Amino acid sequence: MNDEQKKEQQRVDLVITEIKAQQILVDDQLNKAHQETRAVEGNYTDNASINTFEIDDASETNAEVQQQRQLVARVVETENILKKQGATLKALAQAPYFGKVDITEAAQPMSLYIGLASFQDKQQHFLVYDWRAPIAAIYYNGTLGQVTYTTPSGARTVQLTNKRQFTIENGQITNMFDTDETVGDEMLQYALGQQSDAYMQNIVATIQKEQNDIIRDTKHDVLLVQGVAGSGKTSAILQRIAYLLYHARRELTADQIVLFSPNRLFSHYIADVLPSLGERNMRQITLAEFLDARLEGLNVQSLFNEYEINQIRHVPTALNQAMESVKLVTNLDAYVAQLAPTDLKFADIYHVDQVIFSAYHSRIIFNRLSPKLSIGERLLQTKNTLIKELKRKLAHLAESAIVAKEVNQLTVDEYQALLGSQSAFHDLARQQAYAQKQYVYKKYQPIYDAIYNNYFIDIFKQYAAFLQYYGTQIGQNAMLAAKEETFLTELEYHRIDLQDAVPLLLLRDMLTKNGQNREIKHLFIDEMQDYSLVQLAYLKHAFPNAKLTILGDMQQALFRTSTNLHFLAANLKTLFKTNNLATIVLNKSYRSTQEITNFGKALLEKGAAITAFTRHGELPVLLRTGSRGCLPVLLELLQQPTQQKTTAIITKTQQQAAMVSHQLTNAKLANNLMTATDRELKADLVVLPIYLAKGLEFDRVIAYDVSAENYAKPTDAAIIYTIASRAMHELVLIADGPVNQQLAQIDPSLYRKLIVNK
Ligand SMILES: Nc1ncnc2c1ncn2[C@@H]1O[C@H](COP(=O)(O)OP(=O)(O)OP(=O)(O)O)[C@@H](O)[C@H]1O
Repeated sequence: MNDEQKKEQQRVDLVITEIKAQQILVDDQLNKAHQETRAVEGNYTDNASINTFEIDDASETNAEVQQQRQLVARVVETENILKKQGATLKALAQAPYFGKVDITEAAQPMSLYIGLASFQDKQQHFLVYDWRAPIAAIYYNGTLGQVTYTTPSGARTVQLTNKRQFTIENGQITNMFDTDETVGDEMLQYALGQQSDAYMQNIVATIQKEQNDIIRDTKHDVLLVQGVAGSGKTSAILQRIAYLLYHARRELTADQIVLFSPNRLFSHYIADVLPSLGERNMRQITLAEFLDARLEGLNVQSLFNEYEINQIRHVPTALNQAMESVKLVTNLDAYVAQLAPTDLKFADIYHVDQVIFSAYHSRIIFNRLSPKLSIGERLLQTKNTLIKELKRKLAHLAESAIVAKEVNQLTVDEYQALLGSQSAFHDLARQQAYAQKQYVYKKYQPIYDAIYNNYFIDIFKQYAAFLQYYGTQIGQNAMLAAKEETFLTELEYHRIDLQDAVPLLLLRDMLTKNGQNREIKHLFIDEMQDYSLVQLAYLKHAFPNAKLTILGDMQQALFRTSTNLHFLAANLKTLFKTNNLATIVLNKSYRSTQEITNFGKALLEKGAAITAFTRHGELPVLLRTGSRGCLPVLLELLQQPTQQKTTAIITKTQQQAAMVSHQLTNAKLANNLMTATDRELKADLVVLPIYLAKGLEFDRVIAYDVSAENYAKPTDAAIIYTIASRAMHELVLIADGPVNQQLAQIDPSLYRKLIVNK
């Protein structure tokens, strides 16, 4: 250890001593807070379940319950804050910081240390600055010399005289070096050389400049990021969320941020990053889950299912284009604008088998409203009238003899459940009336929900009518008539194609001025290449107040033919009606070794821009089998010892994955087959189709059957590229017979080819 390192270690020791002293204080406060929470909770008689149908006067006036609730919420919050402080201190006690900048400002030199969170001593001196603090931007962006950083009160310029990086483990500096680079290679080498983990790690110590631009952008309404495989898009999303939460602590909470992720495995994989940065996770959802929730009762086709079907069925390109382009959105707008009231399709509202509100009745209400109002406004008023009518009907029904009889037949528990928190009535007649009212409300809640959700409009018929309109508008009557027929047939089986789900929802929302969540302030869409423009338009519509960060890689287009960034940016400006859109391109790939990245990029027609981070490993291996097929070769490979911790066998389809997994199990090789419903990678050897491996990474990847037969289409090379780019350290490809055409054409020096089982 040289003198400089000794000096730095002394400082680390000092800071850790301070941290430990504060840990003792926080632990003590936490103990006290915990006791208080338990005492308050003990007093709290839990009962106040609030009726969503109509908040009863009685429960509204129950001030005591409200007060108790607030008290519980307050003590729980105090405890949570202390827990969070405790967790932060624990992390800092292991590694208080990872970076240092020496700066001079107004002839005053100073050294600032950057870590996971800020830490101050008793005199309020900053011993560590949070990596998100304005001054920390220098660490990520600045090269030595004059540097400027942004603060809430404007730009400040200082002289950066030195930049130092540390690796600190268990309180000991294990590595330390000075650099003029933004964040130098050595630390990154170390970070990237690690074995893969079940959870993604945070990258705050080694954020690269261009990633930092994404993380710290607060200027734009839409940030569009095209980043090659492994360039840190997902990492950028997560550190950006942490950054935004830190900077808008008062206005923004994690619940106001939504991330659309590609699948459930991915959601689990990234679940630890924000907690490791001391922040709560944002909301996460897949497009399929989002659509399912909005089209209750229908089986919405998933993207995966669409992909699997497209492997065997030919869908006309013209239809795909018509259903996924901006044209569809503009035509939906035009359709709604020109709709005459007589074009509206109303529906009966049923309870069990009985029509409660007929389509005819709803139409009458609608027709009575002033034609000067827009259709959306008239539908809203129709809805309100129906709700009022329902309430009147129910009030009347609640007093009927038949309901009195039904309530009297309830068990004691059922009756008590109706009374809920209102069990202390002085007057029996009032109690009975209350119970009867609750009873009918509960029974007819589905009707209320149906009206609330606009089921008095037959949105399916309306959408079918739109398809006809659209066919005429784009001169494709026959094609759209065929589409309409498939749509109606699927509907009979309670199914809806993904291609129809989104325009149908858009139509519903446009007509009823509904379906918008105004609370969400930031929307993140990962794997943007998997979304059609119509779907992106719908998400923007669903979250009108959200700023958007849209990231992906056009080259990893599994589900649709890829577009280019400029085309996408131009269309998004039109669709989102904004010019405040910035595009950022990330061309450096960090995940894989240089050998794997160079091999992967050679598969792409437009791969030239991809640059590999310099971390070396073995050349990828292509195993060409003879007549025995891929499986015996795969088995032999898996039986050989390996240094890699995790191995993924990645196939093109779920069916292939199931077959491979089954055969491995027969051969007594423990493995885990992943399906779309799985949330967690459970073993070190997994078998999965490529679309479930999106966003994930493994130490070793085995691409199963990259033959010309299995990967026959010219666009299939993108699938092999996506598979290859999941590998961090080792890549093996197996092909039975001639290999995929693009693969056959790449420079043979980029991989080792072995012919086995001749
Ligand atoms: N600045 C960095 N420091 C350390 N590791 C990094 C950095 N940037 C990226 N990585 C690592 O590189 C890998 C790929 O990152 P990430 O998954 O965020 O990329 P991506 O662009 O979303 O990839 P893909 O599109 O292929 O799924 C991860 O292991 C991540 O931790």
